[in-house]
Amino acid sequence: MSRFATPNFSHLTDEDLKHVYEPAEDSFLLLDAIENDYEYLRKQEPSICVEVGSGSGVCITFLARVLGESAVYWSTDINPVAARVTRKTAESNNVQVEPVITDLVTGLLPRLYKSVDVLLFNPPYVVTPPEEVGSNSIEASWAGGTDGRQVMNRLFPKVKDILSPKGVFYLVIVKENNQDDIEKIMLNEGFKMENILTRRTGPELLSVLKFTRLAR
Ligand SMILES: C[S@@+](CC[C@H](N)C(=O)[O-])C[C@H]1O[C@@H](n2cnc3c(N)ncnc32)[C@H](O)[C@@H]1O
Repeated sequence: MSRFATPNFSHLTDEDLKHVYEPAEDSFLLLDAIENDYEYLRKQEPSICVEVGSGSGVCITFLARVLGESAVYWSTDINPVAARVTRKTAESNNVQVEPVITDLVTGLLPRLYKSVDVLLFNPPYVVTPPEEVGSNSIEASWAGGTDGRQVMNRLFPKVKDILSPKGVFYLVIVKENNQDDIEKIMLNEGFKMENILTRRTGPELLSVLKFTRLAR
């Protein structure tokens, strides 16, 4: 049985869900990974937490409920409707999240330079033709382009600039994204990687990867 309840998102209207990603198996896998890592996260005593690509806001709201008010919570999304809906989800669940409409973490830098203790990203990971990447509407929820990695690849070099020395980064991937390639890229960026949760849902083999700095 789950220790923490999934945030309520019944306030999302059909109109909202035409524009914003509806929480799905990948979102719930990330919630489960956060819950499994609860003791670790509490010990880190995080003070700044960020979700990139918050969509409905269900993941950052869950994190805020789990970790409580000793931290502040920010979210980003390229889709302006997601920012509005994330605020609504946070408010409906009595937590405070500050949504920013921006590409990845651009709008948070330099303000949050090397100060984010927990970073979440459930990215658009589906392998699609490259030209499908780059929208700021609902297609941005899934279109990952080549290897499904075009969007997440752009975040990887920024992780060292945004994460604090004790910071941790959780990333959802699908098998086609190639975990071994991602491990090599992030090793070059100074991070070690651990696969902390894998689950098959229909045709997708989903995993949550956890990154922390090599030298701490
Ligand atoms: C798979 S959905 C995940 C939504 C939510 N985090 C969840 O788990 O249900 C991916 C999200 O990333 C956002 N996104 C895509 N490209 C982005 C970018 N370049 N910068 C910020 N957000 C982006 C999409 O708009 C979408 O909300």
